[in-house]
Amino acid sequence: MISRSSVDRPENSQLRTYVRSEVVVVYKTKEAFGGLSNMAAGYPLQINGVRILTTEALYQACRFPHMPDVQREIIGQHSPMTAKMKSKPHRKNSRPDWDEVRHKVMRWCLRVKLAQNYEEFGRLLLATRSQPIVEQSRKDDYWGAKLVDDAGDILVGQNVLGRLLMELREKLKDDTEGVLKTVPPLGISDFMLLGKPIETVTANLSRDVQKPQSDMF
Ligand SMILES: Nc1c(N[C@@H]2O[C@H](COP(=O)(O)O)[C@@H](O)[C@H]2O)[nH]c(=O)[nH]c1=O
Repeated sequence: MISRSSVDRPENSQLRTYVRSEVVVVYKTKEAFGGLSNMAAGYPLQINGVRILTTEALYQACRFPHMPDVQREIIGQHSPMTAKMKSKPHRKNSRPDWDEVRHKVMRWCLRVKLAQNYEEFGRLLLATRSQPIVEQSRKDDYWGAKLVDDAGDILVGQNVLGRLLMELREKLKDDTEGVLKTVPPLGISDFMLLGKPIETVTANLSRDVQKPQSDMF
């Protein structure tokens, strides 16, 4: 039987409660563990030779494998927030299975972030030791957890992003051979970027990078 990770099991979709002072909180990108956020700058990626500035832009682009122009616009943004905003008007046209695959896509995006920023992102992940990691969010208790009390002590949410980060951290602790420096494409249909199937991602960022279109003019 194939064993499923805790994030994949449907019974694990319930809300979780965390005491803020007892966990690693990911909230603002400038804070100590802000680099764990998908919005953090300084962790560049490269897929099929295309440069992508943040994990957020990559994740949002993965909604639209059938709309390369929308993907180009998303990954051409300098700000991760703007990349997310550019995806918003098209959300209803996300790939039809998006809700079923989005956590797998996010797991793959985090793997890519680690493979291509192995030292820096790896160091930050390991610095969380064995503590729970929780993305604090004002609105989103699926990827993160929301403050529920006036004192700001209690966070409640599914915290799927935090749980994927913890899952990756545990894999990294065992990665003595650097296996995590290579990331195979996700086994889902139409896993495409700019009209081409996404290839295996490796740690070595080539110098000969194809820039997003908006940088060319
Ligand atoms: N951190 C953070 C957000 N959360 C991020 O948004 C992404 C999911 O987007 P979606 O599923 O399309 O709504 C995911 O990377 C999650 O971590 N959203 C924000 O508007 N501001 C923020 O500072």
